[in-house]
Amino acid sequence: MSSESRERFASISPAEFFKRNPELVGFSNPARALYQSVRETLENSLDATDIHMILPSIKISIDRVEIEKEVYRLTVEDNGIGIPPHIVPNAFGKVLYSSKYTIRQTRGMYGLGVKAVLLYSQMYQDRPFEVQTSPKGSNRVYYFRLKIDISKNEPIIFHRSSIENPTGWHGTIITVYLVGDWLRSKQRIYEYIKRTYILSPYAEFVFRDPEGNVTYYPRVTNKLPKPPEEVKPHPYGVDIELLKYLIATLRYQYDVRGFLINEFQSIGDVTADEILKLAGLPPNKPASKLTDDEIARLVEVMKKYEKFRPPSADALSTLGEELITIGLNKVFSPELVAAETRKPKAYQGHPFIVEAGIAYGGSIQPAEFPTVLRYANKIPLVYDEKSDVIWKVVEEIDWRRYGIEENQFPLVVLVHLCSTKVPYKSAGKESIADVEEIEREIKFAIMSVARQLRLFLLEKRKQEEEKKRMLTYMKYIPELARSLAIFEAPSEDKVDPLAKELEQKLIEIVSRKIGLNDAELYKKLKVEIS
Ligand SMILES: Nc1ncnc2c1ncn2[C@@H]1O[C@H](COP(=O)(O)OP(=O)(O)OP(=O)(O)O)[C@@H](O)[C@H]1O
Repeated sequence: MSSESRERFASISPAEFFKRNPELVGFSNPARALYQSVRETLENSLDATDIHMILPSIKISIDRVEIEKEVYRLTVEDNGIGIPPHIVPNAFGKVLYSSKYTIRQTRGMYGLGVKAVLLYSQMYQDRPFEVQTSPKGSNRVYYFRLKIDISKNEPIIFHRSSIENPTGWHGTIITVYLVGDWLRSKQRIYEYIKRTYILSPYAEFVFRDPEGNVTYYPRVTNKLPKPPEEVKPHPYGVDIELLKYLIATLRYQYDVRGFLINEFQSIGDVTADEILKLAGLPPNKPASKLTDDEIARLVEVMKKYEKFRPPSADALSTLGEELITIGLNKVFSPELVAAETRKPKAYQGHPFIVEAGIAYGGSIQPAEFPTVLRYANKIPLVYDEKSDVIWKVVEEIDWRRYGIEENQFPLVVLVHLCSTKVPYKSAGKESIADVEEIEREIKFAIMSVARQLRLFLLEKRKQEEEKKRMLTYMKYIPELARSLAIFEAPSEDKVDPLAKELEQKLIEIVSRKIGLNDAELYKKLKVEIS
């Protein structure tokens, strides 16, 4: 008997797969797990608010509940749209169950995040997960305690109840217990919240850490970004399986021509006819009757057809130059902020937009390399920096060409990629893969804001030169004032008061010219003269 025939085959559930491979979704150790849990829950809270035009108010708290095992209780509360009670068990207890498998830009996309938190939670401690939620407009608040049945990939409900909702509150509160490592994750968690705040200055956050420190991040503006719209697939993004799936789930029985026109963007009457002709398909054949071979031909033609309009950018939700500027100003109080939102582009049938921001000076610490703030679909990416395409582009920029002369300089570079499909390198969503079209746009966006930096630095240098020149003149003011006073004074005892008066006047003229206030001026003058 060969060794192959002795192999034992089995199938495992998606829950089991991710339980066995937690590192694939960012749960490789207790520190990373605590960080990842904050992240997944916070991102769900933001998705439940801003894309539904609700100004987010989010509270996060982490308490240490067991000393020996380092068990933490993480609670995240939002004022979002809430979750209908019949959805709650699957939303939290079934891996790969999501409301975000549509074509529109959301932070979540895999239907995995919060379940990965739950799987990790129940691997190392026994308390179930708690959800309290009230959907918008509901007069009840629902409460659940649950775990995941890992082998069946189903929720196990320990408790379910509801109470009246007299205040009309809506939103979700999630409480999860997990083994973590606060000291090792502290810095990243704070950094993550700060970076989230930079890109959502329309949100307010309260964060209480396990040491009892409370940080409040106030809302800076009431302006929300334009929400994403759900769109139909673009023909360049299809494959055979997707086409089969779309046909199998059709709500109307279309012929193949109607199917193309109604279920895809960028296909009108003329284009549909051309495609069908190229694929050799009769336009009135019912879509559900297409053979595998015909579907394959259709896909082939759709991929090669060159006249489609590019994918619609309606599905995207950029932040915009104004909000990026507000966020960077609030957190760094810099001397210069510049931002740019590029025009929509596409890769493999997926629309994307790159935005970039730059902040210089102020409270930014000088360093040999700029601080790079990477974002994808409004999510800050904190780990795996060096393997990200954004890092690669920033690294290739020669900052001296943009007026930076020092070895250490105070610069923050922010890049935000918005897409209906972010090419993450892993389900942990920490770094973006090198896609040529995206890389090029990132480069153009950074170059554009960097040009504004160059203009600013040029102007700044010019002004500094001017000031230096004026300060040199000031050295001579006391002497000049005295000479003029001797010349002008009616008697000798009037020389000193007149000299003082003239000195004052001359200083005023020069200070107006170089735009210094008095205190600053006298200080500089004294330094220069002595
Ligand atoms: N705070 C919340 N408010 C409203 N709905 C929520 C909240 N948290 C989770 N959900 C719902 O539960 C679903 C599953 O969430 P989960 O984190 O598992 O996946 P996801 O966000 O869809 O995708 P990803 O794995 O990429 O994060 C979401 O799609 C959403 O519909």
